[in-house]
Amino acid sequence: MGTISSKNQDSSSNGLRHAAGDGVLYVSLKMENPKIASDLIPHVFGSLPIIGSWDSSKALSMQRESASMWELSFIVPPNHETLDFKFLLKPKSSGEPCVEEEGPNRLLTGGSLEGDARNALFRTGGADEEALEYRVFIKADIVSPFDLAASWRAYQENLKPSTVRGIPDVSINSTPETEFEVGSLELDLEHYVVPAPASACSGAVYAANLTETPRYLRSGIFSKGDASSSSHGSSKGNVLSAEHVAPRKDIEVIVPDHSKVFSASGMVESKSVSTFSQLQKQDGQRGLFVDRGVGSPRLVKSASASAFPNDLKLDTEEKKAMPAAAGAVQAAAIADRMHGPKEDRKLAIVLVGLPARGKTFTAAKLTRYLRWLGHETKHFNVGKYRRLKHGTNQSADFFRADNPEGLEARNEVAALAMDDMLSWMQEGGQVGIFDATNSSKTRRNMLMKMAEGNCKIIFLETICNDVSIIERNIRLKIQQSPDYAEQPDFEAGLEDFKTRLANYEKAYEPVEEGSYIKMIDMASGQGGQIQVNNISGYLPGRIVFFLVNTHLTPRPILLTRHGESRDNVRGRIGGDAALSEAGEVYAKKLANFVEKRLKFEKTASIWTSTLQRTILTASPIVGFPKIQWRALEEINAGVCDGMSYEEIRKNMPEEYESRKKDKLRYRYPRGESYLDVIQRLEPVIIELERQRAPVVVISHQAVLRALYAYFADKPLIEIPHIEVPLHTIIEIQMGVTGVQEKRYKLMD
Ligand SMILES: O=P(O)(O)OC[C@H]1O[C@@](CO)(OP(=O)(O)O)[C@@H](O)[C@@H]1O
Repeated sequence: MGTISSKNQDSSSNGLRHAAGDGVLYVSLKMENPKIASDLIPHVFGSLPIIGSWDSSKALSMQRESASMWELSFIVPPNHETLDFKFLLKPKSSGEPCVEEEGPNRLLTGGSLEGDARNALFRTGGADEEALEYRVFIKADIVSPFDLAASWRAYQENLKPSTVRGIPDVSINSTPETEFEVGSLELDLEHYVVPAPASACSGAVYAANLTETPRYLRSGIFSKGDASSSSHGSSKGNVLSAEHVAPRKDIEVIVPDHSKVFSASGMVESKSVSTFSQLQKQDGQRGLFVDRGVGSPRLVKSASASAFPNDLKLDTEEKKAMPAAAGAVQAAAIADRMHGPKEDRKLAIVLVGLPARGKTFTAAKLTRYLRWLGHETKHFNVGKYRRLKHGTNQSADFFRADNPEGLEARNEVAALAMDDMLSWMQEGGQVGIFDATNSSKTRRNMLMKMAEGNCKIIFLETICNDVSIIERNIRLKIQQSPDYAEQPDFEAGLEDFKTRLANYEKAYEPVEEGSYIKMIDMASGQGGQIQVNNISGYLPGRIVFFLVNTHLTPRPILLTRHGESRDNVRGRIGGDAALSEAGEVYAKKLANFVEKRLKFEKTASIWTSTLQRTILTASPIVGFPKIQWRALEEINAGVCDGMSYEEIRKNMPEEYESRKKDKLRYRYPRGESYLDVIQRLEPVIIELERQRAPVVVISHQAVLRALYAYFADKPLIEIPHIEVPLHTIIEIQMGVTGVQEKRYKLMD
């Protein structure tokens, strides 16, 4: 806080009489406006030389005490002469424009304001423009000179560097000594935007499009390298969409005879559909589709392949790519494996809910979280299967419960997706997120029968009673869903979707069976409730904990490394170095950036590690609470701490080579691996998901790679190689449409 103390001036000269022996007055002036965020900073000017002797260019700046409160405190003797002053608004780093408050001077006598503490009104535009209004508070306490001296000493001691790191443990709103001229930024932050990498967060893409592609559509499905759904779950590389797949010459097409297949393979006919799906493997053969539906997918058996796709062994590269989770997650998985029934090791989270209840966004978030923890997880969206099989022009009638063709076609693609998921589980997949309305008991029974002996099912029902949220989701659906991509008339699309929704509502049967989690009005993150039934085990418990803490309310998360450190300059890793000169300039620019970027935010918080390079980087930021996380500490290099990579290569070649070969799993002797860092960051991720206000995370290279990978849904194997340059802010926009990113490079 800014403090003025009346210097030992001759009282006759400045009108302040020193009351011999009396206490002194600790006066605090405050101005507040929770809404206004302008570049104009509140100042005080008035009769005393220390507040400019009515020269506005020498006015004293108030300090931001919080996002909406400005404060100036000073000490005067209780019987001081009346202090004439007024409030003033002017920019931090220039004299113009300078706006004086309306009304007469304010008079402060003996620590109290004469008359009422009227609000401060400023007319920054024309006479007809609405005035800016700040509430004014005045507080004056008599403190004895001894108390004051003692409190001043205590204040100084409190902020003396902590014995461990030489940095204040608590640094809330500490005012930086130096001016910001080196940190001044362009007014328009867009000036600093740099292109995000091609593989950046893809929030702008319709979430369902990023889910699994039906197996029958993958070209070259039997070719050796075909484990094309790369281990982190999204199918990449040689997967083609339906219209591109040319029938392969060397592939024999089998559409088995219904009667024979039924009796031979012990298949179960689901009541309401004519499609059969895979069950136990019979002598090396997998259960096949018998399909009398519309345009059934042709299951193919390659003349050259030794086995069916579901027998494909993930090749060593793929298996290697997805490491087993580490730490607590690994321990629990091993425990479950040792004791749990076989099908419990595979988990299907089956979404249930009416359209426009956030199922797909919830499924995508959960998929990201589980993958990031090292669980082989995939998101299957039945809507995508339907579109690829039947096109995107189904009208609302297709979704009527009393439309047999539509019902059959919808159950057929649901069974197809479920079958793909179970096949994938047989190849090593662990958690399948099955995303569809699954709105009838019949449909859910079909899925449970298919899962029997293969995996455990937990239903995840999303219920929303907030009409405004539903309306928002419906509009997003019409804007983004391929179902309405060819519909030029938004209102017509809206009408059709609402009819589709009504068709589902007529036949909707809430979940009452099996293991289930109900999320009721959780989207906003405020209120709402979760109901669980028959949930047990480590992983289901983690899933419930994650769902309790997440919401879909948009807010930015700003990720940045600390300013360049002296060890960065010297090429030394780890350590606890202070900032280089360039790093100090970045710290000031960052403070300026945060002030501009978050000026319309009522609250936000600044998270750092406990290493001084992050705390010093955060130091110039004022107005937001700062929190030090040990979990945000840089990867522990153990015995290599403080060394350069060259020194490690020379003195510990075997360590250097091991790390180069497998940087994800490699653990420094008496140090950490990237998997260890991921494990200790899980509470940080949960808290970031829980936050509704913006967060600025100032941390380190390895840590930010891991955090960024979570939001960008990057495969674990890529994490140690993600570019996280210095002096760059990665803004993650978390919201209903998923995760989008924007990058600002404040300096080279
Ligand atoms: O995993 P690698 O690529 O070594 O990156 C981690 C290293 O990055 C560094 C910088 O070299 O982090 P930091 O951001 O804290 O400066 C080292 O302290 C840390 O050991």
